[in-house]
Amino acid sequence: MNTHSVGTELNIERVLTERYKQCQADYPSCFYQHDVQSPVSDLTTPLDAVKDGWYIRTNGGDEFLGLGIAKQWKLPNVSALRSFDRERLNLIEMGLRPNTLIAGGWSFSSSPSPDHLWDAFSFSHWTVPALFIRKTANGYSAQLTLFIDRHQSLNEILDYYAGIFDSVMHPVSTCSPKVLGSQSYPSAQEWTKRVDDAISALRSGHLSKLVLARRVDATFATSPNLGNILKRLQHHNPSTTIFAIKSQGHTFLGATPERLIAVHNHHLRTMALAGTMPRGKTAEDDRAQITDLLSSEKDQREHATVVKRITDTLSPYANLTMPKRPQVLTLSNVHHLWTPIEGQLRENASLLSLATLLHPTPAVGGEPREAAIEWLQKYEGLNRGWYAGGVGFMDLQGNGSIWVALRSALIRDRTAHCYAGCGIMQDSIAERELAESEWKLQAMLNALGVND
Ligand SMILES: C=C(O[C@H]1C=CC=C(C(=O)O)[C@@H]1O)C(=O)O
Repeated sequence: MNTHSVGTELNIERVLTERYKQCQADYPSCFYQHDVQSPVSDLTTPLDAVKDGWYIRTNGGDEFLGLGIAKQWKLPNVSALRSFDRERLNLIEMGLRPNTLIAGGWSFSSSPSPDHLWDAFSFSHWTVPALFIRKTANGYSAQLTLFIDRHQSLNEILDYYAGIFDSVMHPVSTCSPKVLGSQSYPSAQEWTKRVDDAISALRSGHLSKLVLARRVDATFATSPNLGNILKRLQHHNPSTTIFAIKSQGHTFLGATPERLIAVHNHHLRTMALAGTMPRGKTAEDDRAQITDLLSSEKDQREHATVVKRITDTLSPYANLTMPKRPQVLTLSNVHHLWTPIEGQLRENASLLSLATLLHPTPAVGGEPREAAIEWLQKYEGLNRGWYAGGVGFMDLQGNGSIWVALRSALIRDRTAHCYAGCGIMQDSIAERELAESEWKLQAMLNALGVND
């Protein structure tokens, strides 16, 4: 052991040591879980102090924090993701409690253009954290998870857990660094040209919808503080789900309004979200924007494409119910057309299997799906990484929630790479789509303090 010891007052070092010896003797590899008291009350602050971890605050207000890695699965493609899902139940036999949450996500595309930005993120990864903390209306609960195999020495394990406790107890500075500048990739002019190319492709071919994305990079004097950003995201976007996935010191985070799918006790919930107007400056103006959105033929078509694909995909598995007409979801910067969809699963389909069937919906890809993805790969000129992919968590019985990773940014060192995309239809107007991408980017840029 080095200078610090693992949660001394909680007797964790003794418990880990005993369990390590027992596991080493009995099994080639196994998990051990131990309930502890939460060492923190503010779950947004500890991520800054660790290299790997995750934080999710659902739009219902529950918060989940995972620090460090007990075990991580790095998956290179969709078929590996599906096999991982099938192996889930074996983890219970290896000692994990059935309600253990595994958090992770996956990239928008399985064959992205090469680009160093997303090096720390595999196509997909899923993590059981070393220390897990849950905060709900009922209070806090926390749990240590240890994965023991014959390759790791007890000292290595104890040092790792000591480091996690140490970093949680000593949060880093919460100052917001100065913004040095921001830059659009591609330039705004080049992006509108690409939107025009997409419009031409939609008018001349068999594609009916394409979602085109862009990136804006904001650079700071020092690394931005994750705790601050998460708090600001929550404050300005209370009805969204806030997420952060930190991998090897790089963090992908955002405030997404879009649920890809949730499954609880065979009941599924999903939504179509597509079609956008800006928030009005006055209450009257805001109502006018909602009226315009509901009566916009282009937005209704853009939205209907998403509803159709989701219902076509899920109908074989569930009896679906939804409102007859889209409703409006109002966020801090935009209004969206929104159709909540739910149903009872007929088949015993898991969260992840359904999520991989749905992804990418035409809210982030296009229609028809394969042709749209092919077009984007050729002409979008952007490695989206995990932007517009899936992020979320599941338990070992296949319950959980996955969100579409929108209104998001990748933070690497002193730069935040922020992403936004827009559904393009035959009758889209490029300048109007550029403005829409700006409204969507505001969720992240405001939280980063770029507009202060
Ligand atoms: C692709 C994004 O938004 C999707 C979700 C809601 C509305 C959308 C739209 O109106 O274009 C997009 O389909 C994004 O925020 O980057």
